[in-house]
Amino acid sequence: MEKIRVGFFGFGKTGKVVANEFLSDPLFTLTWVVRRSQVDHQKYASHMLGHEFAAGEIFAATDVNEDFFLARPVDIIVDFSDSTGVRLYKKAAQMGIPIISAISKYEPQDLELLQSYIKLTPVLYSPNITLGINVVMVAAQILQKIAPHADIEIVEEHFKGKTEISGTAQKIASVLNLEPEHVNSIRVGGIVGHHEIIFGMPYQIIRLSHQSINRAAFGQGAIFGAKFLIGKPPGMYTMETIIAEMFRQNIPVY
Ligand SMILES: NC(=O)C1=CN([C@@H]2O[C@H](COP(=O)(O)OP(=O)(O)OC[C@H]3O[C@@H](n4cnc5c(N)ncnc54)[C@H](O)[C@@H]3O)[C@@H](O)[C@H]2O)C=CC1
Ligand SMILES: O=C(O)C1=N[C@H](C(=O)O)C[C@H](O)C1
Repeated sequence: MEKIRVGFFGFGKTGKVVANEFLSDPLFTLTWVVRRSQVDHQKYASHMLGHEFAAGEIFAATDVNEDFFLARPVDIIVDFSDSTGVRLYKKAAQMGIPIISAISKYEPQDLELLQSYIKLTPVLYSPNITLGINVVMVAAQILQKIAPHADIEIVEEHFKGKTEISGTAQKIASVLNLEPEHVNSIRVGGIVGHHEIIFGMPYQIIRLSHQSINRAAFGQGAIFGAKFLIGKPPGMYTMETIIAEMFRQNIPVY
C-alpha cells in the first residue's frame, strides 16, 4: 500500500519529535521538512534524528515558491512552525492538499489566512493535538452542563522558556466561557505540558487533568489527525469535534 507522504513545517523542540513519529510510522513517509533558516539545508531530517534511511529533505522557508508543492508532491501538510508558517502554503491549499495546523498562537492575520484555506481543502486546527487533552476538553464541557454552578479554574504548567499563556488553556477557557483571569500559569523546569481543570462544588472537588510526558504525544495526535483528515471534504476540523463525536458514539447506556 502506498505510504502517506507528509510535508512538514517546523523542526524545533516539538517539530523534531513529531517528525520522528511520522518517520517511525510505517503508514507514512516524511517527504520534506521546511524550517525558517538555511540551517542544515538539504540534509535529511531522518539522518539528524538517528535513522540510517534518507527521508525528510530539509528546506528553508525561502525555498518555498509557487512550484515547490508541484515539484515535491505530498498527501498532507503538518505545521509545527509558528504563526508565519501558514503564509507559505497557500498554493498547497489551492491544490487541495489537506493541512494539519498545530500552531498554538496565531497572529490575527495568520489565523484569517488559515481560515481562508478551508474553502479549498480540509484543515485540522488544534492548539493541542493530543487525544488526551481533547477528551478532557469535551468532558469538561459536559461536566459544566451537569454542574453549572461549579467554580472553575484552569492551571497550565509548562517548561521555563514558554513565554505565552498556553493556547490549550486559552481554548479551554473559551469553550467553558471563562474569563482569562481563571487561567493560572506555572513555568518550571522542563514540563512538556500539563493542564488541569478544577471544578469546585459544595463538599467536593472534581479535577480533570492531562499531562504530556513526552512531545511524542503530539506526534501521535498528529498521526491520528492525519489518518482522520485525508479524504475529508474541504472545511475546518478540530480534534475536540472528532473526540466529541466519539463520545456520542460510545456513551454508556445503563
Ligand atoms: N498543537 C499542539 O499539540 C502543540 C503545538 N505546539 C506549537 O507548535 C509550535 C512549534 O513548537 P516548538 O517546536 O516547541 O517551537 P520552536 O520554537 O522550538 O520551533 C519552531 C520551529 O518553527 C520554525 N519556523 C518558524 N517560522 C517558520 C516558517 N515561516 N517556516 C518554516 N519554519 C518556521 C523554526 O525554525 C523552528 O524550527 C508552537 O506554536 C507551539 O506552541 C507545540 C506543542 C504541541
Ligand atoms: O509550546 C508548547 O510546547 C506547547 N504548546 C501548546 C500550547 O501552547 O497549548 C500545547 C502544549 O501544551 C505544548
